[in-house]
Amino acid sequence: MKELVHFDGEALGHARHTVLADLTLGLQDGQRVALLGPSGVGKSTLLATLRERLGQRAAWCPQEHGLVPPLSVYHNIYMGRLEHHSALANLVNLLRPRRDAWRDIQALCAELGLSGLLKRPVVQLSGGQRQRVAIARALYQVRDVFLGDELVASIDPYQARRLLTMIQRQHATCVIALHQRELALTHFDHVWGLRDGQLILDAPAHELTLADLDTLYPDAGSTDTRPEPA
Ligand SMILES: Nc1ncnc2c1ncn2[C@@H]1O[C@H](COP(=O)(O)OP(=O)(O)OP(=O)(O)O)[C@@H](O)[C@H]1O
Repeated sequence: MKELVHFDGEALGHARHTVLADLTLGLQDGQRVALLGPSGVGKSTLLATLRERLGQRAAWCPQEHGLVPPLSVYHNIYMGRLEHHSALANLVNLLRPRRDAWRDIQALCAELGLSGLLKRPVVQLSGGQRQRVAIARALYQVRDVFLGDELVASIDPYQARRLLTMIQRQHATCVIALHQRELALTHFDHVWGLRDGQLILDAPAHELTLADLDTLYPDAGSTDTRPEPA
């Protein structure tokens, strides 16, 4: 299998602050990776570095969405392909949407449960709707690899499964940070697990159990206050 990105004992971080030390890791073409680990461990840092390495090959759906709230759903999704058109064409599209783009975005919105919202400013949407607009914009980019940061965080479990399936239908390769351990085992073929500045899990999903994933979270189990069975 072709390796798309390789880290060989590298340190990733911000300025002089190392977040992940001595990282050795490979992203294979066709691999669907769930990226897990407690808050602040470095999932976004790793995704940002993958994005830098993959450049134009990667569609990107960031945690904070990066949407422009006063603009419509249509215009926010259209931004996924701004570089496909001239500056003038993009400017005209702001006032008068392109017919072909409108049709494509309408179809995408229908699949994502956003029908009828194309003209609505993003500022008027719910958190879950905004999240789906961000996913739509990334899907509209049509790239080889999908990188997503907690993109199903504010979406109900049924929709989360649907969205992951949709993303994976369009992208053979993806790396998605998430906190839902069950989804990691059911919708991905590989898991990267981070803890305490290290990659401590790098294994096929079918070899892992929920208990293995619990080891990533220092507080796992501590909230279970039920008495031991007699
Ligand atoms: N731009 C930045 N400059 C300096 N430090 C940063 C920056 N972004 C993140 N950090 C720090 O890097 C560490 C890892 O952050 P990161 O966002 O990668 O974690 P995460 O696993 O994605 O967290 P979460 O699950 O909460 O989104 C944290 O200690 C964070 O404070």
